[in-house]
Amino acid sequence: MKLDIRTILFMAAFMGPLMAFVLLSLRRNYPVSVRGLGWWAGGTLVIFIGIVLVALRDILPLLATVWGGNSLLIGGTLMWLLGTEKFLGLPTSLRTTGALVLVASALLAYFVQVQPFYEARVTVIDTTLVMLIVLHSHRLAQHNRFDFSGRFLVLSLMATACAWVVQGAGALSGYTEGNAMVSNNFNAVISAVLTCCTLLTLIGFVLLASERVRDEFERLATKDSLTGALMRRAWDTAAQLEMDRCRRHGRDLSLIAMDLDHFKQINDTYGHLAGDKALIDFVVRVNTHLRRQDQLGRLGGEEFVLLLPETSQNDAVVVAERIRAATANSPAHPRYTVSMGVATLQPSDMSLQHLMSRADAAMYRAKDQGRNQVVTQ
Ligand SMILES: Nc1nc2c(ncn2[C@@H]2O[C@H](COP(=O)(O)OP(=O)(O)OP(=O)(O)O)[C@@H](O)[C@H]2O)c(=O)[nH]1
Repeated sequence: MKLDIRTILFMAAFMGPLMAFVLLSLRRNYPVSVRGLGWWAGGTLVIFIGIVLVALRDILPLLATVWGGNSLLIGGTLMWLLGTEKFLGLPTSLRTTGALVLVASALLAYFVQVQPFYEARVTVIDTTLVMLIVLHSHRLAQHNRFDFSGRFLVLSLMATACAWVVQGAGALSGYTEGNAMVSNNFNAVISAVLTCCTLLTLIGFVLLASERVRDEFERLATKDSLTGALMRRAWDTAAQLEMDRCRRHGRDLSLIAMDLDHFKQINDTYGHLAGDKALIDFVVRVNTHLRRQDQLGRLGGEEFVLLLPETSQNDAVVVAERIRAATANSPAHPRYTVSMGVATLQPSDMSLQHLMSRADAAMYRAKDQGRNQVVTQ
C-alpha cells in the first residue's frame, strides 16, 4: 500500500477543526473550574492550519509554507502546553516558552529567506517541538495525579516527541530528500505516525477534562464542603463495605466516635467563622494520623467518626490518643479539645449501626468523665 503524504496531512487537517470543536463544546458545557480547554482548542486549530500550510509546499511560496506553517505548528504546540498549565492550575510559562518560540521562528525565517539551509531549519523546528512536548509531559507527570488519562496523555506526548526525533534524524541523514513533502516511504510513515500521535494527544485532553469533571462531581457528592471529610452517606457505604470485608476475613475493625468539646461555647465566644476554622483544623490534624484505608466521616455539626480497618482495640486507642494530643496541642486559635469513644467489631455486633452506637456510648462517657479523653467500650 502506498501512503500519499498530502492525503494524510489533509486528513489530519480535517480532523483538527473537528477536535477543536469537541474541545470547545466541552468548554461550554463543563464547569468553569475545568480550565485550559480554550487553549487546547485554539492550539489544535493553529497546529492544523500550520499542517495545511506545510502540505501546500511547492504550491505557495517557501516563506508561507516552511516558515509560516512550521511557526504555527510550534505556536500551537506551545498553546497546548499553556492549556495544560491552566488545567493544572500552574503559573504559566509563557514568558520563557514564548521567548523560545519567537527565537525559533526568527531563526527559521533566517534559514528560509536569508540563508536557505535545510538541515538548520529541521534542527530548529524539531528541537523546539521536542523541548515543548517534553516540558509538557514533565508538567503533567509532576502535577497530575497519575490516573489513566494523565498516563495516556504523557505517553501520547512522549510518542510524539520520539516521532519528531526520528523525523529530525531521518531528515539530517537524507531520508526526507530535503523536503518532507517528497513522496517516499520515510516521509509517508513519519507523517502517518505524527498524525496518529496528535490524535491520541487530543483524545488525551478530552479524557483528562472528563476525568476532572467526574472527580469534581464525586467530590461534591461524597465530601463535606467545609472540611473535606466524607459525608454521612458516603462514609456509611465505605464503612459497610469495610465491615463486611473484615468479617469475611476474620480481621479486626475499630471505630472512633469523636465530638469536639463545648463547641457551642466556641461559636458563642469567638463567632461561627472561628468555629468553622476549628473544624477545618481538626480534620487536618486527624488526616495526618491516618493510613490510606482509614476513613474519616463528618456525621454532622462537630461530630465525626473514624473507621480503622484491620485495627485492634489497643491500636485504635493509640491512634485516638495521638489525635487527642494533636488537637489539644494545636496552635490553632481558638483552642479546642475532643472527646472520643473507641469500639472494636465484636461477633455480637448485628450491624454497623450497632457498632456505631457502642462507639457513641463510649464517647458520651468521655464527655461525662470531663471531656478531652479517650474511652473504650
Ligand atoms: N461553626 C460551626 N458550628 C457548627 C457547625 N455545625 C454545628 N455547629 C454548632 O456546634 C454546636 C454544637 O453544640 P452542642 O451540641 O450543644 O455541643 P457542645 O457545645 O460541643 O457541647 P459538648 O458536645 O457537650 O461538649 C452548636 O452550637 C451548632 O450550632 C458548623 O459547621 N460550623
